[in-house]
Amino acid sequence: MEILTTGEMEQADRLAIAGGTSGFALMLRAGQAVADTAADLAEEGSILVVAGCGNNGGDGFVAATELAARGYDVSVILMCERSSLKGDAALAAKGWKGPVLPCDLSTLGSPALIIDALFGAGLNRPVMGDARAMIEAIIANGAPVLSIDLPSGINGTTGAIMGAAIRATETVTFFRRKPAHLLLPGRIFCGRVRVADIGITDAVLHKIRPITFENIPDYWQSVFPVPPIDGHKYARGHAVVVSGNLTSTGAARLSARSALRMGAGLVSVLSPDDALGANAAALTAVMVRRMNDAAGLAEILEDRRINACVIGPGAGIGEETRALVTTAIAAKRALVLDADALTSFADAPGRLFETIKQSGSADIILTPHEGEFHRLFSEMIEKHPLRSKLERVRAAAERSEAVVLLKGPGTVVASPDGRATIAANAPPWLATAGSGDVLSGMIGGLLAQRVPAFEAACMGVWMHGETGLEAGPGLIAEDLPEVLPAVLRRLYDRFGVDY
Ligand SMILES: NC(=O)C1=CN([C@@H]2O[C@H](COP(=O)(O)OP(=O)(O)OC[C@H]3O[C@@H](n4cnc5c(N)ncnc54)[C@H](OP(=O)(O)O)[C@@H]3O)[C@@H](O)[C@H]2O)[C@@H](O)CC1
Ligand SMILES: [K+]
Repeated sequence: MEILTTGEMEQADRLAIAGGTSGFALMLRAGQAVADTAADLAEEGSILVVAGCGNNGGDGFVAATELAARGYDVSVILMCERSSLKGDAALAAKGWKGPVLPCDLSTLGSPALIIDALFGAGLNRPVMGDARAMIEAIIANGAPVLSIDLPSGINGTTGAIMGAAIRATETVTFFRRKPAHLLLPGRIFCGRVRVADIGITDAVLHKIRPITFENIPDYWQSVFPVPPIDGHKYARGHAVVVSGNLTSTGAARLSARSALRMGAGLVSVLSPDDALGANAAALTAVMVRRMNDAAGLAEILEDRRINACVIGPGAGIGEETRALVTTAIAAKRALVLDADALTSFADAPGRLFETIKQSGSADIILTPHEGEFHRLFSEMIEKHPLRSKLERVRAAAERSEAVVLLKGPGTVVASPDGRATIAANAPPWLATAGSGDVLSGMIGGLLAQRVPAFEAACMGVWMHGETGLEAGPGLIAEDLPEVLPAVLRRLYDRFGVDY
């Protein structure tokens, strides 16, 4: 599903209006959708609508009118003079026949539900003065809150808090989600998000051409790898994972096992001499091969059947790892660079980006967490310190000419061509030691099956989140590859794959 910035949403509104649906008709539908949700949230008791001076407030007036018509005890507080309302909001206020209370914090009372219609997409600066005091009073009131479009105080495009923000129980938005419904901290402030149809047709998207998407199976279903009935293991690719030395081999094994579970036909751990025994003793279906340095890796990669490579988990930081990375890039293998492979370039990230650029490879994925991201892209961050996570990752993909996946709650994946996805399915208990190693392996397993890099990264992130849900609280990283078959089975069922 597409995600629209507030600017793109405005364009959608304009296109719908140009197509013959009036702005007021859109507002009526929006207000109705809010009223429907309000009726679900407050079966009885009074409802207080707090309206701002723009169209978000207009939606609030429509909802108030509709709820009063359904027999609810509704009151409306307006943050400005009624006479200062304009356009559709003024029309909506005309439809409201009840009293309009002035902005007085002492009149909030004890409603069963507060409808937050203060600010939506039009919020363009930090909230101060009366509006801020009202937001704070709504928070202090403690009644459940239904926010219209966005919790007031949350920037729709970045998800940032603009001074102060309402924490909604539920948010009703229109046509498509906005980035703030998925990006933190916005996502937390939205509560449950409902997307209402207000009569804008999908045809407007052909003109808007959105480049941001929810990371959900519909987005990558068309490239989801299903082994053909007449296939063999080599057709499903051969992934290799570089192991660290004797004291840090577990990360590569976790990664390798995840790649195999994801469906790569073969997976090998490439191990230095000192760790061969440890790796061989701990692995069965995953193979082990000796590999001591970049020359050794180059030799192994002469085998064209090896088509995907994971470097980073437990690899060690320094020149040796840098040499392994440049060798793998030069060999033009689909590549996941994680953890130590990224930190090894912290002093000279330009060197990594230049190597990627020269290779012309489109199948390189960088999977940093926030710390590693800062190490690689500090120059860019310092230039634009206030960018949202979405904008930062998109800029990083453009700068590095690689797919960039920034881990954390609400993982963002961006492609150098501008496309980006935001995931919202990962549970908090997924943040545990070794979890990232599993993710890199899952993606490596998808690359081995020739899934294009951007989609492989998106798919890996979503499935990683699902394995976290499947394993549940208390999980450790070892559990994740073990529950991957259950996640895959559900996807097969969802996609209608015969098996
Ligand atoms: N377009 C459509 O057809 C449809 C739109 N719909 C609805 O309209 C909503 C967008 O409406 P909107 O553009 O009127 O802005 P809204 O969020 O009500 O803000 C009002 C004004 O507040 C001001 N302001 C900003 N920041 C401020 C601050 N910190 N402190 C104080 N003031 C501040 C700023 O005006 P300014 O002061 O900059 O002149 C801004 O214009 C959208 O979220 C959806 O609910 C639906 O009905 C479907 C059809
Ligand atoms: K709102």
